[in-house]
Amino acid sequence: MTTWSSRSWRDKPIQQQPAYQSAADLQRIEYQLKQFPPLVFAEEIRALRTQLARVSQGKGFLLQGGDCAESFADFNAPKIRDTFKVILQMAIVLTFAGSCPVTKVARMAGQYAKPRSSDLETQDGQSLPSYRGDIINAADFTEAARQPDPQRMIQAYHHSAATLNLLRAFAQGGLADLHKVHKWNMSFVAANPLKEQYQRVAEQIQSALQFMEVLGITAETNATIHETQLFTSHEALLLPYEEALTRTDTLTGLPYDCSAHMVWIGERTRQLDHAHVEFMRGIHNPLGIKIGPSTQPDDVIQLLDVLNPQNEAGRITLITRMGANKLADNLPQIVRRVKAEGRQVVWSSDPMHGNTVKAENGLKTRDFDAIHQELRHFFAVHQAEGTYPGGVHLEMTGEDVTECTGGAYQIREQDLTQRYRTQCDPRLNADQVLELAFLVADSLREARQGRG
Ligand SMILES: O=C[C@H](O)[C@H](O)COP(=O)(O)O
Ligand SMILES: C=C(OP(=O)(O)O)C(=O)O
Ligand SMILES: [Mn+2]
Repeated sequence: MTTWSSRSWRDKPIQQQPAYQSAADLQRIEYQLKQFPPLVFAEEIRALRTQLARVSQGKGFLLQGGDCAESFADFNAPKIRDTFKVILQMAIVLTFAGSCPVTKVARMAGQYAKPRSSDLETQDGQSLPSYRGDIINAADFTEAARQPDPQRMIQAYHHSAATLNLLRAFAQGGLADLHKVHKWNMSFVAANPLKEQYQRVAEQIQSALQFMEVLGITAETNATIHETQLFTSHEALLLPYEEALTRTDTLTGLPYDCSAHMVWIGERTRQLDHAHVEFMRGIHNPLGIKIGPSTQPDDVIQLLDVLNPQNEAGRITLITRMGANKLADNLPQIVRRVKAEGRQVVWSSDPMHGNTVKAENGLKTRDFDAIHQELRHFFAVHQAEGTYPGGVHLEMTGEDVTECTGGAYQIREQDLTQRYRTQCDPRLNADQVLELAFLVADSLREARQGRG
């Protein structure tokens, strides 16, 4: 294998990249980004790797979620706060159900680049380059908006920095205080048919806290009650940006992509001899790999050989996204092979990307039941194979959007236009996330029986 450097990907074929008009402008931006401070610190990245190693051994659970695509226009504190809160709410339900620590990884503070099925979008007979995420171009359907602009990388960096700053403040400043669990009930929870179930869990946590208080374990004496740790992640798609934020850690001398704690490689860009795999093999972050329905066991093993040659626990999370109707047929053979070879991975389920359908009005949507069904099959396959279902990966928001059909409120296709706000794929709204948390809680409890 050739020598790796943060730019060795440039010698390989590459998919899903914008064609910038000016190479000189691009270079100037890359140079600027290389001078900027890293967004995250290598020591935090290592902490996440350690937590994921524990998850791979069945001693924790990974919750990863957030927008399909973050947006520059829709960038404000309430939105960040509400998504943070809904991640925490789901994490509490899962912690309680699994009696295990839940590692929280947001698709936030950098989730700005999108791979697309088609290079062009056609509306009323006019074809323009597809929208590829705010770090690349703008979503408006005009020639100017769809022109890729490298300056957007600088904007993405600043938006990510501000988002991260607020997330850190929320995580450490008491918003995550378990004592305030009841205060997290935003209005939608009050109206939720599952409210009582949620409140029962909240009350049980409250009594556990009271008991601990009696023993002298309080938010003042124990930071874990008051604070939480939230890691960030995104798809490392736009490689000039990821390269520019890759830094050599002074403590270990190893390269880390300091644009996020965890980065993942998409279903469309994980060709073995292509640029994305080349870039990812050299950075020391924990990596996600999306695994679609046509993936063969050999494909997975070859990727693991390149991306985790030492078979280190915590390095790789395999994120299966096969579709509710395909997972039960396609996942077992992959799980068996990975298990037989003794490969260390976290198995996580993305029940979103294999279940996208077009509604009659043309909007992309996903049905809550299909999402739930893919998760059930995911837990069942791992139960049958004796492997550990270690995580879920969701596209979700704290906002009350109408993008996915179904759920307790039975959002119908004709309701989608009411609050359809996504920049790319349909997200679960806060109600649907919480409902799903309760629905998977039992499967998780079962999967964890007999584990430490
Ligand atoms: O988020 C994932 C992909 O970017 C998205 O599913 C692609 O959507 P498309 O099929 O509309 O291009
Ligand atoms: C692009 C995504 O997923 P996939 O690569 O699995 O299609 C995504 O997670 O937004
Ligand atoms: Mn998506």
